[in-house]
Amino acid sequence: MSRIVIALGGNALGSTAAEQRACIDAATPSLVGLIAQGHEIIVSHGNGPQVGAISLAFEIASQHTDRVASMDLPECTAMSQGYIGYHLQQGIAKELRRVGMPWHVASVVTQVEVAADDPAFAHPTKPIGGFYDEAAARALMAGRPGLVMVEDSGRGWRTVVASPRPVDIVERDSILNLLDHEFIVVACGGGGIPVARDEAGELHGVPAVIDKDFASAKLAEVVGADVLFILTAVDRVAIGFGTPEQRDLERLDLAEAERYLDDGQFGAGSMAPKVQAAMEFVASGPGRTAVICSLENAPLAMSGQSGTVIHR
Ligand SMILES: Nc1ncnc2c1ncn2[C@@H]1O[C@H](COP(=O)(O)OP(=O)(O)O)[C@@H](O)[C@H]1O
Ligand SMILES: NC(=O)OP(=O)(O)O
Repeated sequence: MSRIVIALGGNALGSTAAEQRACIDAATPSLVGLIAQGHEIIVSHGNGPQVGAISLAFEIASQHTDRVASMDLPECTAMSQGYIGYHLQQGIAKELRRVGMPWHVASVVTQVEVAADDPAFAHPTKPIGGFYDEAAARALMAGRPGLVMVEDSGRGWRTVVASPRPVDIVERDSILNLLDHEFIVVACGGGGIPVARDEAGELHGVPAVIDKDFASAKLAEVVGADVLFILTAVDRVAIGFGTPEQRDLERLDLAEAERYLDDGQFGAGSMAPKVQAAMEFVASGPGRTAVICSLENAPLAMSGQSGTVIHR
């Protein structure tokens, strides 16, 4: 039996509540399939599209009525953890009941500590929200000083925000306690609510969105996981991605991964952080592996028939 942290991509969860339910219903047989194979799972998830939509909704509403104020990013991530966790709890419990297994599932509203002086605060890199064409993105940037938008892996232009590295998971004891009591835990949603400590040791939300792959690597380290699964929209990590020379990789050791990263083979803000997070987890202790694969092929990847395995 392995302890597995599974990170679900925010882009793989769709844009509307109905789409999200459908995506989760499609994913739960794979997740529960891993439990049926005897593994213990902890689920984390992204929130890129969702946190962008929540933030935009408050911003637009605040421009039309003084009954609604704009909402800061940590609060938007907290809201995204709530509604994505709610759908995951329902979806996973429904599938567990269907296959006749115990169905204790709980989401933990998770704060993730970052360094207040992380240099990432000065260089926004994390894409959030919807995709725009270049002309629309440039018009939006011209109308809103401070807004930064960049092209995201050939899929369109998106807003980017600061994305500091996770340092610690504030609710680590609650998560470990629930695991000890055989709960399936959903934690570190959207990379966690980003918080930093002041001189007095008090935590405060900071304007950022933490990359959920780095947060999931930290979560995997904290819970002593054997495997970190990063589930996204593609079956395997590729080199020459999107070109006629594309080659999908079955295995990748740390040295090769480093070389390909330096070579710019992995999309910045999309595949590159996944590979880096996988490398950090693998390097954090002996016997640890990471797998990057598609949601639907997760059980196949567990038996080595799909996905890219990152190893020492
Ligand atoms: N070298 C690469 N190999 C595979 N996919 C890549 C590569 N570079 C960029 N990508 C893109 O990265 C995407 C995964 O990143 P993203 O959509 O941000 O993840 P998430 O599923 O966490 O939301 C893939 O679906 C693919 O479009
Ligand atoms: N927070 C985060 O990394 O979300 P995505 O996986 O949706 O980009």
